[in-house]
Amino acid sequence: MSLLELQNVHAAYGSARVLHGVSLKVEKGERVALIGRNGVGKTTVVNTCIGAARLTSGKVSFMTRVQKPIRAFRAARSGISIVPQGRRIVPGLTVRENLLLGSAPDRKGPWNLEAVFAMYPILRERADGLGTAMSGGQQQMLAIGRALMANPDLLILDEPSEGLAPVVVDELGASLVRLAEQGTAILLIEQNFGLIRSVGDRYYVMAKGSVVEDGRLSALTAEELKRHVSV
Ligand SMILES: Nc1ncnc2c1ncn2[C@@H]1O[C@H](COP(=O)(O)OP(=O)(O)OP(=O)(O)O)[C@@H](O)[C@H]1O
Repeated sequence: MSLLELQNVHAAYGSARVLHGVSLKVEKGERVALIGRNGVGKTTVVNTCIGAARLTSGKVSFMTRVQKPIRAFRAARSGISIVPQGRRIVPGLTVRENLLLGSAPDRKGPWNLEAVFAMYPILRERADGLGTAMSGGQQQMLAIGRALMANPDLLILDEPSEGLAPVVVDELGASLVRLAEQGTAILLIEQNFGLIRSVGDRYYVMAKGSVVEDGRLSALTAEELKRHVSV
């Protein structure tokens, strides 16, 4: 069953048309990378799903149900959690409070505060401190933990490696693979080819608002992958 499917999606911000016919899907338990150079429309794919960009034609379906784009909190209730670009840790709230913001009480599953603390022990240590006082890598763990609190079937991450040291990116990759092994599907928007390779299984390449290529990452050489993601 497809968790998320876009069929010939066209989308715009105001009168600026950005997506020109995007089709892609993520099935249960899959690890899919959405790649492409800066400004090709990767974030707009996510924004269209949650109504932050305007769907002008085509279809977006969650769990095979055709949807009007739904707001982020409704997406979480439907089983799709988003880790946004730039992490968006809420200022003035503690680590624990940021995590609790992500919970979706109607959704059952393994994730709760204790489970997130077990996966990322630093969040337990810093639970009563401000989320924004932590390092970039720790804030990324917080953003992922917050998304997991809704027990998603699909986790969408938008450039999670941005601003992180290479060793932290490696740890991030390992934690995403563990999540996928536990059954959470992943849609990873990324430019860091090491992270794409370690996490992704299938890929879609975007250029100028369209999907121009897709396949299995194992079939791409490192050179081909680099060409798709170079800025
Ligand atoms: N809120 C907005 N209003 C108008 N145009 C926008 C808006 N957000 C993005 N755009 C434009 O839409 C196009 C696609 O942007 P988008 O952020 O989806 O690309 P991206 O592939 O995610 O790139 P990046 O890796 O730089 O985030 C760009 O030309 C961008 O300038």
